Amino acid sequence: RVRHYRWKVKWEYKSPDCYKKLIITVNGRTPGPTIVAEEGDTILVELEDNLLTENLAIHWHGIRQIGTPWFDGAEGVTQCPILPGETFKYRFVVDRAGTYVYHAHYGMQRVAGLYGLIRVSPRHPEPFSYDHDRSIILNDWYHKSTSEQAIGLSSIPFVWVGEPQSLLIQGKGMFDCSKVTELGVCNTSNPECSPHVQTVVPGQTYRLRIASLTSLSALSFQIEGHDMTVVEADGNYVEPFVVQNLFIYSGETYSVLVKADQDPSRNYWISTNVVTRNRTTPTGLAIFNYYPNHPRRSPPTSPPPAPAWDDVESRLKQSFAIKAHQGHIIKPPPTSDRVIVFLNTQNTINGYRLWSVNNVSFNLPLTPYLIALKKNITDAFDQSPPPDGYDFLNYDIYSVANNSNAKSSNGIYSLQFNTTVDIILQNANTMNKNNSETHPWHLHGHNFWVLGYGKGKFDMYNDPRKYNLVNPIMKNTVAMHPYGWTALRFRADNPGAWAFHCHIEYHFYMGMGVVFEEGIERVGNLPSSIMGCGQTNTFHRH
Ligand SMILES: O=C1O[C@H]([C@@H](O)CO)C(O)=C1O
Repeated sequence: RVRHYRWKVKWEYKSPDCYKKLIITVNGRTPGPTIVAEEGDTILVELEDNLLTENLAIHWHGIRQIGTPWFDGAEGVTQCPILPGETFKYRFVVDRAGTYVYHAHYGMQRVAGLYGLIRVSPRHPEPFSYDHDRSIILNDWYHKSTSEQAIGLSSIPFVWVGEPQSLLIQGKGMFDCSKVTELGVCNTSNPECSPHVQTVVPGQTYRLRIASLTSLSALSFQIEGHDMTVVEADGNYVEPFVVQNLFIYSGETYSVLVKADQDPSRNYWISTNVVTRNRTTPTGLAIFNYYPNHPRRSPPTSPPPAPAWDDVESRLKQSFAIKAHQGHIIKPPPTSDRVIVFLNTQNTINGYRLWSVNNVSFNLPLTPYLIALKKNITDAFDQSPPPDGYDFLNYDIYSVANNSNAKSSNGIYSLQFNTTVDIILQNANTMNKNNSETHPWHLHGHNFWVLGYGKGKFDMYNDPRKYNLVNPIMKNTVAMHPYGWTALRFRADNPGAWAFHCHIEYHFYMGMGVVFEEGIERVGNLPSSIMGCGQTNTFHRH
């Protein structure tokens, strides 16, 4: 069955947290429309770029694009950008049930509000039951314009974006307008920023799909007084476990089961807070409304306290708790053909503040990789691949390194088709003393097994012996914790060119990513609609 959507993307003045600014909407909304489909359906999105002066591309995050690598939506990797005024048709199959998202993948446009949910229902029974299916997207929100942020990040001296002004739950937040002096810009009684309400019927069980598309922040998520049973992560069934507080990183999705089993005479807070960074952003709030209480009635209590921002242990504990559901284990191959270690560092290169992987800061070429590879345009990008590791004997991950040999490059990793690849994400100190950040890494075109997490420097000899090869969860986005490592395994079995990057929008923009290519000779004929930029213009619309 084909699900056909027609979307108009444009800039509009909106006040998601009561503060009026220009944001990007899909058919007038942010979050955009939810794509609702069944496993095996074809999604057709006719996307009109109405941004007037800006290019566009949309990534279907978590959808593997098997057989359609050109519709992954990663501008510069799999397609040329869509030009203002143009209509582009994305057409792909949603082959697996689960909770996914979509968002802009051109420049830093995601920050401006272009994102939404994809809900794919299964053809087979699921390993849990519930009465209602609901979803919530979490986001952090800035008042500065996206272009001002982008220009600041790529300026000398570097201008950091700072912490977000508010947190949005399903596109709604509440900024304290007394901090704004300009008239008519901030208005707390604007219905556009009335808090999100999740109405529940006492006694019923809700499947709540929670997605985070934050630009920067890692979040905690709570429903006051209610336990949440985690049952799905990034479209994969989880061996159920209970949390009061769910940690969620940008690019991740979870389903939790919540039973409306508390005192039904009142409402409760839904709350979200920044973790992993010393927060200045106020708690994001929504209302968990027990029918028939008035949906706008404030809960009689204060929102539950937030976890300490620097409590790494609790977050690690959740990471370790996520295992594949016992009835749905896909066993990883017991060994791998190649191990690539990615040392993540912040660097200064030619005066610019950037992020690097193995001392290489990534930048996008003018000619998208997929087209360059398929058409054999060999001067489209740096043909020397970045390194498979770093100097792990001598590198001190706990100190500020000068990384004087860091460089910028658009070289990529070639993976042999149908091989098994291990990726070790190795964290380190940033350019600030005693500081290591949390980075959620997202892989396009694949799910990977999460084999393990550890503290300190990854030990090539001993740590692999501790890998979970029995019931590792498969995901498409995973956190690398401060001063720690995360080990992943995946099969390079999806012909195409695929981005793998930090899902913090600012960090990818600052070079924190890589690209893998595999099985290019198996990629079918590229549609001419993805061409037109760089050296591809000769192939456009032939
Ligand atoms: O990329 C980043 O830059 C800032 C800071 O390191 C600048 O000094 C920060 O917190 C980031 O995550």
